Amino acid sequence: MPSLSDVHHPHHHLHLEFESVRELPESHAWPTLHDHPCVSEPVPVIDLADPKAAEFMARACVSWGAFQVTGHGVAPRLLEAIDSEMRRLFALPIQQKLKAARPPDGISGYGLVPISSFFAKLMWSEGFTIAGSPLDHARKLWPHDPDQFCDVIERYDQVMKALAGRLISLMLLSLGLRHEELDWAGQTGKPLPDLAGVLRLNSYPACPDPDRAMGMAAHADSSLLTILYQSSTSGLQLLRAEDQNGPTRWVTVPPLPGALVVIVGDLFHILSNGRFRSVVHRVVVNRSRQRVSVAYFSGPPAGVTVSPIGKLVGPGRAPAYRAVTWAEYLGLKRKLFDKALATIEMTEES
Ligand SMILES: C=C1C[C@]23C[C@@]1(O)CC[C@H]2[C@@]12CCC[C@@](C)(C(=O)O1)[C@H]2[C@@H]3C(=O)O
Ligand SMILES: O=C(O)CCC(=O)C(=O)O
Ligand SMILES: [Fe+2]
Repeated sequence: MPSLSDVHHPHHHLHLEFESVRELPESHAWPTLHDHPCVSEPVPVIDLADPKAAEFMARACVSWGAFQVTGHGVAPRLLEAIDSEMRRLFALPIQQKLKAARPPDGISGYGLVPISSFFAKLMWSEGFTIAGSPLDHARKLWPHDPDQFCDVIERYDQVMKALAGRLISLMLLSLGLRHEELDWAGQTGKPLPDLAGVLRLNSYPACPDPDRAMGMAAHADSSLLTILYQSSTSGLQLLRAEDQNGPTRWVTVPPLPGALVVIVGDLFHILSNGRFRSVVHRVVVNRSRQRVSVAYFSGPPAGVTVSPIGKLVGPGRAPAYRAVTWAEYLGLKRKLFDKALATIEMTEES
């Protein structure tokens, strides 16, 4: 009999005390894990110090929708610090973590990923989303010492915000745009506006039956781009469409010490009029090691709309997507999940 934590609180079967589960419960057994073969294939690795970085990024964003980045200047000590804060957080008793539970309609807090509601089975993971100050959460989790967690989160957030700005600029340059040509924010001639960001800490506990469990179901992110630190344990897979190299397949992104994974989100897909592809990805789990990851979702500031860049659409041609704000798009994603992008597509007539 699996030991479910709902014995102690009202959240029915949703939150497992994973470490004490010896056998995969039916609630967490997925029938669809082997829809496509899992292969290894060289995911592009780009050194930001390389003068050709922008050119390589464009190629990777068109063909993969993701790449790994090195030479980014993020201190290894900061990566170690957030890794260790994540482990400290997820090691807390479930009752403690639930004190900082994400409210049903909220963004921030502890719990399942929002897309869980679209699936009949539960995922083998837990997570913590932070939008804005981490202090209220940290006070609930560590009433006597909230500062250590907050300091690391705030430093990480700042560093990621700066890196996201650099990457987005380079990616726009790689599309042949100068900063002055940016009309996506409706502010032609102005520099990149202050970007918004959301952090999500993920934990995938060691799993007694990894072949039947799903760490995180296949999805695309709604951000402009996501910067992911996956530490040292593999599990992240990118969906690669059928091409001359093989059929539709899952490609594992191998952890590379010190590297960060950059994932193209739906808003960059929209911005680039589909040239850069938002990539579907998922996470598989393993039998022996807990895996932690931290995703930084970077998007336009509140209230700013994103729409296809005029220069990329070309004169006399219609843009493929209508303008949306991040908040509006997140709402669509929450309601429609993988159908969200299609609903803002523009047909020739419209
Ligand atoms: C800003 C956000 C993006 C996200 C929803 C969220 O509020 C925080 C979690 C993010 C995440 C991570 C896993 C997949 C995803 C689709 C989900 O359900 O939660 C993404 C959301 C997104 O990119 O739309
Ligand atoms: O844990 C990972 O490697 C990926 C997590 C992810 O896709 C997400 O948080 O959106
Ligand atoms: Fe993701």
